[in-house]
Amino acid sequence: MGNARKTVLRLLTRLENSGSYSNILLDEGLERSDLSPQDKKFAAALFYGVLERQITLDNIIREYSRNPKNKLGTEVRVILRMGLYQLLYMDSVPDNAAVDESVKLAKKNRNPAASGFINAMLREFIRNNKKLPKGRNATEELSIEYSAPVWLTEKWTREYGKDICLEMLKTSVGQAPVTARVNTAFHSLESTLDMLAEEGITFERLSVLPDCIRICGAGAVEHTKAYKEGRIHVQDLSSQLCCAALDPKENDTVLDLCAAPGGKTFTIAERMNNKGRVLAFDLHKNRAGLIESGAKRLGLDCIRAGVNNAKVYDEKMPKADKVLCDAPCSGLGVIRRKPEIKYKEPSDFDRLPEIQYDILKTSAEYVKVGGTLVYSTCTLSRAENDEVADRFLAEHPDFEPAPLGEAFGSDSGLCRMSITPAKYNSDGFFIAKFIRLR
Ligand SMILES: C[S@@+](CC[C@H](N)C(=O)[O-])C[C@H]1O[C@@H](n2cnc3c(N)ncnc32)[C@H](O)[C@@H]1O
Repeated sequence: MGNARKTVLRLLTRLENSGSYSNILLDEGLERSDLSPQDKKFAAALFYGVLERQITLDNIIREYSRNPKNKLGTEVRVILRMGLYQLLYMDSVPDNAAVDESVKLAKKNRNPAASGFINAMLREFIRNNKKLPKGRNATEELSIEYSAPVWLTEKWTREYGKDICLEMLKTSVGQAPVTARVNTAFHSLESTLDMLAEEGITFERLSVLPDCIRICGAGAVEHTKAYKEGRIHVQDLSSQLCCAALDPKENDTVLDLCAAPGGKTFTIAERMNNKGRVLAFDLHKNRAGLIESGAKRLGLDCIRAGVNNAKVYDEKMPKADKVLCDAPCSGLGVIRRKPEIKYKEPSDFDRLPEIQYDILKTSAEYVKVGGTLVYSTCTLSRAENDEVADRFLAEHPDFEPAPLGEAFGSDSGLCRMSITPAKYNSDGFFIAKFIRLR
């Protein structure tokens, strides 16, 4: 695994210095490497693990190095993070191997002075029974334990209360499930499930939604015949629930105004049995192209994809029975899939509620009388969710809240919902449903 660690060190150092997207960097890095499949798996686990646990790991480094963070060079800091991650979270790596391999990495990178320092720190951490540093208060303790920034821990405690915040922090780390929707527009659910089973894919059916399956183990569904034949697309349960709330029917006209890469567009069209029209737009041309290619693979020709700025009303757009406004957001509901979101500054999100409100306000103009409008985000933030929905209702007396519907079970009567990852082991999400009265 020595070369796998070397690759991870190179990629994490590059990520630290460049701020590129972690998934793109890792995919490209692994593709170019000559690592074995097993080494690639190890490298991916270490890469994402270090990224996810960076706050915890940096707190340990700060405590043990007695050295302000910025005095350590990037490479030494990354080697320490990798060593500590293996010691704390990788049961398959013996402690001695974690230390020795970290020391070797420093030596290989012509940093012999640092190798002694790394060896001493990691061994001291082991001698202290790998105890995490104590925070100065309850918020810091949570921040260190769950590798969440202090601002996020404070925000979630303030906005959702202590217990739900704890639950959200616990589910903000660890592996996110792979969930898919079966395309029932052309084939029966059973025939696709049989096809997947024959190809050795193990999955679990979810009782919440009949066409939703959770893929077990590490099987890549993208390589299956069922996928290539357009019988499934990968989509988290929360997004599927969002489409269930919109409840599109055959022959509806549906507008999906922030639609790329198109996951919800596809589910909407499938729920309509590919009958009617789904007009799906995104601000960016290349992203609108993703909707087009996905619709083609799935055989959904009731979808028309294009470029449009959802903030600006377009009088040429038809009025619709159902309008989905799946707005751009801070993504705090999906940090277990995209840990780099945690390392942004909270001020990076300040402008979002205004943008979201503008898009929602314009989306509302396309809704027919009696039609449905759904506002959704994949974040857990009152300012981007409830406050946008509240402001919309206050300024739009022609709309009223509408129940989310039967897919939500005992919550079916609610008109909005913050889905925390613990509820269904799905992404954190917000859905609010409105109906146009006049
Ligand atoms: C949350 S993502 C949408 C995910 C998508 N609905 C799906 O299920 O695959 C938000 C999208 O909004 C797009 N976007 C941002 N600002 C926009 C605007 N002013 N008009 C239209 N699309 C916009 C982004 O490019 C991004 O693709």
